Amino acid sequence: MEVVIVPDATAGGELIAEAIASLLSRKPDALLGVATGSTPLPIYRALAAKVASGAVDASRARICQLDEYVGLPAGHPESYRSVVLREVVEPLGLSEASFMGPDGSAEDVQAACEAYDRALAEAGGVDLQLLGIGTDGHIGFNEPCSSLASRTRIKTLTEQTRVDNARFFGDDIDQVPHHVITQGIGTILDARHPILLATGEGKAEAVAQTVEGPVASIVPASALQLHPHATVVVDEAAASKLKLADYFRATYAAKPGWQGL
Ligand SMILES: N[C@@H]1[C@@H](O)[C@H](O)[C@@H](COP(=O)(O)O)O[C@@H]1O
Repeated sequence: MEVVIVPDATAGGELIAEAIASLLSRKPDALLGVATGSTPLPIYRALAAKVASGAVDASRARICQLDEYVGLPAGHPESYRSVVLREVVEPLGLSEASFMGPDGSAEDVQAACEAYDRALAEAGGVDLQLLGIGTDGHIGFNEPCSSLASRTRIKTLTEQTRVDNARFFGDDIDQVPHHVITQGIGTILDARHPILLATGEGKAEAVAQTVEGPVASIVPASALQLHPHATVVVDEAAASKLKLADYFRATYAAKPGWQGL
């Protein structure tokens, strides 16, 4: 696992947008897995700016969702489908046809989950999967004690995650669904390059456990230690509980430029 410490969220967004740009120059129709939440927004802004300036051609990029709420009415502004269309697909100038996600309003949720895992595989697999992290260490919506081998499936949110996400629902926790569909941890680990971005003091403990703690389902993000090419990008505040911070800084400073992320 590579850990890169950046000064702030903007720098993290720029660094990861640069990695996406590099991928798209090698593979114009790359499948990009995108995450929701506040953390990845600087990535999407930086990438959209590169597209607008003509520095990046994203016209053949394909976008896929990490997770989704179950039971929100179609078109609800906080469904992750709506969020990804608004924050990623439209700013990049892509159409809905280049976008796929699990169907959170399906009557048969289990079938929708299986269909999504199949669709990801049939699309050739995810090339680069962006991830945020929950304060409880979740990735996607894989809450603590999710199986490290899990595939896309329905999960129940913890109270903590519903409290954290209530800000998107007018601070009314009763509006936050209890159930979600999420790519499983095994599904996420199938991506060729998972990149997790974490910013702010509130993520410092989860980051320390993810990077320096044991691989354990109680901290779902720690499963990234099992991936041969996982990158964790953190700002100074999110890095504040890392024991090996100086080592990570020195390693990145000495990294050959040709390696990229
Ligand atoms: N399902 C999403 C995760 O993918 C995201 O990483 C997390 C953190 O969000 P934020 O970046 O806003 O802290 O929120 C939600 O639970």
